[in-house]
Amino acid sequence: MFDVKIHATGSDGNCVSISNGAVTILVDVGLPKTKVEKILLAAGIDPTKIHSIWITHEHQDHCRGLGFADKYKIPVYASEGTLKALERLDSGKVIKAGNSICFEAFSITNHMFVTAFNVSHDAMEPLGFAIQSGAGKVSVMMDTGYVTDEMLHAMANSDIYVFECNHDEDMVVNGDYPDVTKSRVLADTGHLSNEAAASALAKLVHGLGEKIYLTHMSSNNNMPALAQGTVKRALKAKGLLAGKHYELEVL
Ligand SMILES: Nc1ccn([C@@H]2O[C@H](COP(=O)(O)O)[C@@H](O)[C@H]2O)c(=O)n1
Repeated sequence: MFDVKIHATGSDGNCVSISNGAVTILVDVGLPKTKVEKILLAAGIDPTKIHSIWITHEHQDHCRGLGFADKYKIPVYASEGTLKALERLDSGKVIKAGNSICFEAFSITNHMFVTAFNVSHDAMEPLGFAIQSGAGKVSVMMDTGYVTDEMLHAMANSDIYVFECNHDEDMVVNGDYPDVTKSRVLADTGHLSNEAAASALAKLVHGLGEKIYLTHMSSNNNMPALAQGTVKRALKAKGLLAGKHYELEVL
């Protein structure tokens, strides 16, 4: 089984580690580099052992700590658009949506495949990632305005979902954000609502003990109980109960 740790999530910074026991990767380093270092060490992760860092897109809350990659000479993978926006096309490694990169393939237990898929966010070329190995499958989808069939296909049959569940639409509409920010959050290239996350998860989760992490939650336009209730209701409509058919954690 994969070991997934959500070290930080939300618009202040995102960082997820994924390990199959032999290989550890990070998805996003959206905290200052010293903080990335500190939280990883506190979690028992040796920075010198990190195989690679996968960046979903160029917004600061996802890549602020890229100096951490430079310090430890860790390869950085992202889309061409993201690497261009980060001015790292020369040093980064390009992954295209639909493509898989396989590494440590010398033994069946150590291999890991990372497959990228397009998401819909107001960045140059944002990606989500599906990570597979003998340890199972983990999907990471953050910062997307909606979920397409292609995204569902890429994430299908995961054991672990790291899923954006950003806001309650009514809270955004009736909240304090300036109109331009409200429109941005609610746009197709914005962030995922509780309802949209719940509806996508209802299509993905089969009740086989999947683990769901609800992430990138707004502290202004959401409440953990609201997000959790929305997802639980959608899955209950399929006959699936938290704690029995799947595990749910709100971060
Ligand atoms: N005053 C603000 C607050 C937030 N944003 C952006 O909106 C998105 C959602 O943020 P949450 O903290 O509510 O999850 C995110 O992209 C923020 O950067 C903003 O532009 N201005």
